[in-house]
Amino acid sequence: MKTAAKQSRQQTPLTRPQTFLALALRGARPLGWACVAAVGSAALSIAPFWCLYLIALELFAASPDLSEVRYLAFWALGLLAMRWALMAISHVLAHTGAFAVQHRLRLGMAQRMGEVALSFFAGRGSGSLRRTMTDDVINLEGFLAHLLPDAVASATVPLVTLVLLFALDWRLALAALVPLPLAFVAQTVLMRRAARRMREWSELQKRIADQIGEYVRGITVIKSFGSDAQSFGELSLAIHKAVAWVEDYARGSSAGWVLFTGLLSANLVIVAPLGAWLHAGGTLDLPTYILFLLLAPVVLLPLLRLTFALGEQLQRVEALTRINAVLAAPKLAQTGHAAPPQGPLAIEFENVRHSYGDKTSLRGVSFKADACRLTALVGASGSGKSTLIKLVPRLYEYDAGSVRVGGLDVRQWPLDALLERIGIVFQDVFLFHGSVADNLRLAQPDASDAQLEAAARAARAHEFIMALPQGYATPLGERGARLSGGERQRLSIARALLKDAPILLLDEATASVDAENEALIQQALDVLCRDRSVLMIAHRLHTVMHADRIVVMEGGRIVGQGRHAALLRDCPAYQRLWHDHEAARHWSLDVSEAVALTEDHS
Ligand SMILES: Nc1ncnc2c1ncn2[C@@H]1O[C@H](COP(=O)(O)OP(=O)(O)OP(=O)(O)O)[C@@H](O)[C@H]1O
Repeated sequence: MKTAAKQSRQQTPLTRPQTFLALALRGARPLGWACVAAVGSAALSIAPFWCLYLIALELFAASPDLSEVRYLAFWALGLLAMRWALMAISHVLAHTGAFAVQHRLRLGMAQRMGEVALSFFAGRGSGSLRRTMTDDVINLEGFLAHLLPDAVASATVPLVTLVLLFALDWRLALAALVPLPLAFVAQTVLMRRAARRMREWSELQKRIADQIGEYVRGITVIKSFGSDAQSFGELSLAIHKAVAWVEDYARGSSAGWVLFTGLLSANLVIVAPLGAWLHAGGTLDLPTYILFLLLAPVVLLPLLRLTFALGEQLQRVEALTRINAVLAAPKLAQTGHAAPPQGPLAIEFENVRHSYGDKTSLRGVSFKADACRLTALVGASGSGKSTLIKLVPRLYEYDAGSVRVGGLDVRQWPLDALLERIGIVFQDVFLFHGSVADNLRLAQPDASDAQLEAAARAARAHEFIMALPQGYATPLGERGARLSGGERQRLSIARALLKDAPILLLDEATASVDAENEALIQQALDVLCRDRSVLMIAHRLHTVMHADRIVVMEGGRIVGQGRHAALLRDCPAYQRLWHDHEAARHWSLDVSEAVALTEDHS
């Protein structure tokens, strides 16, 4: 029972914004032990000095006992070996704890991304999210696995050493601390300055990463337009700015750093003469004086490492801020508890309004897509068709009005139940890394091979799948790169057929495929649309001439609805669309005319 609770705690992803402390506590056990081991190892770093002190005491005694000296020397070696062992243990534990925390952070972010509305992604590039989930999380590894144990040890060692020194001679111990207040002031000034400038640094790093990403992603387009020099120029400019920043930062902070590091090791200037004077006065023995000479310069030096650690930490604040922004992204409200309606499902829009930030994309949209009928959405590019269709599965949330499926507002539907009843075929077909069969089974994980084949046959996809090297077992490259646009479309139709949902949202994608593929896709869609409530974005009007209802959109509004013939008679916007469509269909390039035009222009 206890083990199960422990396991579930370990596997629970982090789904709330975190502080560095909270993260450290998350991996409390291994990280805690890593810190203990690091402190032990750091404390043992002074042990050889202590042994040397005891050896000196022995050697300066009236009758030195050499066996005691040997014994102490062995102890010194043993403690040194123990120090290394503790260092290794700390290293392993810190990494174990850090990776566990990182793993759960990534799980948490992935979980949250599945719970937010699509509008969350609209405002940020996939590159920036990928960077947050990879680079920013990796950045935290430095904090958890290295910085944390190191910082704890660096703060502990001066304390332990000082206790030791005060126990031996409080006057010299106090002298060793004299530069500390000044060093502290210098450090505070340095850290403040660094904190301010780290934001600039982080912004520069982001710009470089963006430029590199864009350069690599768009290299084909960049090259085909011969603009590689210009694009590379922008990347190179960003890098030069970062170099200039480093130079400027180094110049501006060098004096402060020299002062700070100098002060931390300057106590010998006070300890050495004072110790000599006390020794000459007979109030300080020689071995204690030697121990102070050995330890005084190093007692404050761990503070330097602590400062480095804090400086590095500043760079991670930005990473944690970005991670927290994902973890804090508002979840799509799962308000629905109503019982899902049974029977055929109509889709109704009533006075719907939607905006992307300040920009209104839909206003006062009202119409009904009847159950088991084909409703087509037509309109010029940017008129709001895609936005409208995405409101049904709640990929976007609307600002006002109501979207109802089967008479129930989509926000009242339990989300899982709603999504179960909707099949989606969009233009941009995403195929996951995996085999053809894996990609089809996304729709129905327990589908048999025979079911896969039946769906693929109906979607006119079986033949091209069988022509692939391993048929249904053929792996598909990143984003299904090995398939043509038309083949990907048919695969996504087969996926929707397998899902067999009563509602179908379709973004007709025949615009960019050849005639043969278009015919095949059309046949596949005819099978898919049968007996379903279909809401379809139509780019080619002739494919929806026979739709039960055509809804005409313009500038985010509905400007007409009805059947083809009636719209062609009464709706000016539809008449324009039809006219343009017909002109485009019968358009052909008259070469002689084009040449004449070019000559005219030149
Ligand atoms: N993620 C987004 N962020 C901001 N504005 C957007 C976003 N997506 C679309 N828009 C804007 O909303 C309006 C409607 O776009 P939408 O994609 O819904 O039109 P559409 O009719 O589907 O166009 P197309 O036929 O070209 O796909 C457009 O003005 C578009 O610029």
